[in-house]
Amino acid sequence: MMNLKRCLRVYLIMGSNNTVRDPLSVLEEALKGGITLFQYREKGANAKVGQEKKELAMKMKRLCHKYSVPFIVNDDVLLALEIGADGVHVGQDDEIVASIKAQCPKDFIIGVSTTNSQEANQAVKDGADYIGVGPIYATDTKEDVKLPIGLEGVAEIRSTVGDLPIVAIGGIKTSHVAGIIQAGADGVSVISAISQAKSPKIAARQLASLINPS
Ligand SMILES: Cc1ncsc1CCOP(=O)(O)O
Ligand SMILES: C=C1C=NC(C(F)(F)F)=NC1=N
Ligand SMILES: [Mg+2]
Repeated sequence: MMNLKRCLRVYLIMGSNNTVRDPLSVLEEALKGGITLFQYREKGANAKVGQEKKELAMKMKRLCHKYSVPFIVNDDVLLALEIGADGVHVGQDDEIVASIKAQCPKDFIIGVSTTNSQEANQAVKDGADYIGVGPIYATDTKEDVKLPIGLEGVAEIRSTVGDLPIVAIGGIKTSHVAGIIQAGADGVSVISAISQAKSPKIAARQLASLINPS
């Protein structure tokens, strides 16, 4: 089993509607820049569905594996299983961890979105491999986003979940990284900071340079 805390350092999340460019070229640039984990999150306006979504997912997975980066699918457990993804990320109102575990290989990575200590505690009990914590700052990338929890929210959840791998998410830019790691996260997850950067490669490299491989 790879070291999940190291993988969570620079975690890009992207779907086809998070960039006006070809998502595969953005992803390849980000991989060259040093992202350590990738999540395919096809959601919101103009999101792909069915065969088109599956084909893009397979191409993204192949690209991630070319750079030895694990490939995670958001929400869609069936798609993740179908294409042999390395894991899945689910929210509070998606499929529960127990039922995912029953369907997936034993080293399958299962991530859960959390916003507070109660949800984080439940994720630990359910056997999540990591939790996303946020939104840390305001963001307009996700429609139904909750109120920002700030660095205090990260610190509080870290004190609740002990050693569980934690990645912070929500409105994160390069200048935020040091404070977020200091507050107790193992890494940062971003959508727009990389997918909408002039150079996704440079954006990824900058984020990676700020988080030392523990
Ligand atoms: C998926 C998600 N979950 C909480 S905030 C968010 C969006 C993060 O996007 P960005 O990094 O552009 O703020
Ligand atoms: C809503 C989300 C919250 N957190 C994460 C991650 F960063 F992967 F933990 N991914 C999501 N899709
Ligand atoms: Mg979800």
